[in-house]
Amino acid sequence: MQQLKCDVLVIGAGSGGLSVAAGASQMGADVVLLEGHKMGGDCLNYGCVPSKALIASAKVAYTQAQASGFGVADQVPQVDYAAVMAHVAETIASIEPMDSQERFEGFGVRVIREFGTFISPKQVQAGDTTITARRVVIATGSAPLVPPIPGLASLPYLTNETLFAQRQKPYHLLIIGGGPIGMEMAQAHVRLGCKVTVIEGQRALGKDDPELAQVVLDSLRDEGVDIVEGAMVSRVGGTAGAVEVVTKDGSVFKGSHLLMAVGRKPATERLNLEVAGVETGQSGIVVDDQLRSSNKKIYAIGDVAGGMQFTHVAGYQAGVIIRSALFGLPSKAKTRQIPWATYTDPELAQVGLTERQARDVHGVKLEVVRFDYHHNDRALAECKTKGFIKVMVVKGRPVGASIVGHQAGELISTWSLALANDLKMSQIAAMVSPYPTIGEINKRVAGAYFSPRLFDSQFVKRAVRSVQRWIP
Ligand SMILES: Cc1cc2nc3c(=O)[nH]c(=O)nc-3n(C[C@H](O)[C@H](O)[C@H](O)COP(=O)(O)OP(=O)(O)OC[C@H]3O[C@@H](n4cnc5c(N)ncnc54)[C@H](O)[C@@H]3O)c2cc1C
Ligand SMILES: NC(=O)c1ccc[n+]([C@@H]2O[C@H](COP(=O)([O-])OP(=O)(O)OC[C@H]3O[C@@H](n4cnc5c(N)ncnc54)[C@H](O)[C@@H]3O)[C@@H](O)[C@H]2O)c1
Repeated sequence: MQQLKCDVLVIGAGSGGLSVAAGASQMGADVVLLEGHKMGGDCLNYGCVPSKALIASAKVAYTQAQASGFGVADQVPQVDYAAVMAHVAETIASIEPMDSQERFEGFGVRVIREFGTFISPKQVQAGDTTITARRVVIATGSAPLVPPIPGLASLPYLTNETLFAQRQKPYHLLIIGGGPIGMEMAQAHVRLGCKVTVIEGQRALGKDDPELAQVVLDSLRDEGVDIVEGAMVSRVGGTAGAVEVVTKDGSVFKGSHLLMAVGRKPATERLNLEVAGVETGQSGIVVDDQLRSSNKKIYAIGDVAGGMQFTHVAGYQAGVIIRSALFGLPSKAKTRQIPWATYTDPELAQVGLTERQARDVHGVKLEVVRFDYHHNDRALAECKTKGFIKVMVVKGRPVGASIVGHQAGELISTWSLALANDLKMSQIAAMVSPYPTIGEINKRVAGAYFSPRLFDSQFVKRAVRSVQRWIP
């Protein structure tokens, strides 16, 4: 039995844990990092990276099939699903060294490839090693939620943990859940030549502004994805290759494969949190605004802490706790500047308040300014005119931005910068974007805020006329 002592013990080597370990060790802390499964966690192995690589292949297939608008003959894409998944695996392999045990050992981190379990409020057991730490960071992520739907236990089904290991193209993929996983995978698969049906219990992309979600859903439906909303699944049946999903109203959907995409559950079961005095709630470990659990020496970040479940959130939270765990300085996590993006085509991105939330909070003080993609010259040249941006403005400052359209995920960063620094619309309008770029949309929407003030103002017109009378 080995005994170790350290300043910071990090449990979980995914997006959050790796960021803490890299930052803390390079700033001089003695760090031990535990990982029971794959270095890189969900994002690298079963989440962001494979899903975006799959989406990229699907985009190539779609471009071939839709080329004639550009004067190039359409082609029926010849999709080799196994080769597509090989591209997915190669993408993971090319990023893997950044998250590897060797790289982190190079930073001076002691990496132990075991699952950790608390044996006291300060001690964690990992294999035959006991670690005593000044501060512990729990970054154990989440796992696919698989609800106890009757019939599911005896039917083979896919989750994000098994989908990217598939080598045979599903003939007809049934997806339960119309959240970001469901919609991204639905569009990717329809573009790769599968039949796809999404069965959603409530509203698809229900966490997003419905006006934006509608643009995405219309696009997916146009491409052939069958999206059934308000269809809560009550039972599944059939056999491998011939699955059946039955909804509460008795409708039956038949397909060849089933993907479960109904949300996440926090990965806490191995941790023995009661021993550590760490409280949990429905969405995961309960944390305060400094990301400390009910045991103030134990932090929780990333998916396991509930809240917004994104890689960039886990990374941001790592920075917040490094400040407090290493320097003992108060450091609070904020959420108003945190964006998210769903990588369908068109993309959907949000930061800050949605229009409805902003109206609830600010009432008549709210102004909503918009700009449509079809007024953007680059979007016209690239036939990417679907979509719009709307920015929620209160007293000259943005309080939220919503974008649906080409590269929305890229464009939203400007608005995160604005919210993080409490910028004014005039500061966004002062920016100059190169022409012709999709990014001009951000400047033009800021312009749309000022145009009525400048162009419809009798005061401005009178001032210009009188100045013109006097200047030589
Ligand atoms: C299909 C899919 C697509 C996604 N796409 C995006 C995207 O495009 N953009 C985005 O921002 N987010 C995306 N996400 C979400 C993103 O993957 C997660 O928010 C992110 O991985 C969370 O990081 P984490 O550090 O909290 O957990 P993880 O990255 O899951 O890491 C947790 C690690 O802890 C380990 N672990 C668990 N228990 C223990 C234990 N007891 N001891 C030791 N180790 C343990 C696990 O093995 C795992 O490696 C996607 C998720 C999915 C499922
Ligand atoms: N682009 C991205 O950043 C990205 C992409 C994928 C996933 N993610 C992360 O992963 C998380 C999980 O994604 P998700 O799509 O699995 O979860 P989700 O919670 O966002 O969506 C799940 C959907 O399943 C539906 N549902 C639940 N039970 C059902 C049932 N019995 N029958 C029919 N529908 C049912 C829900 O109504 C919901 O709309 C996301 O919230 C996000 O944080 C991010």
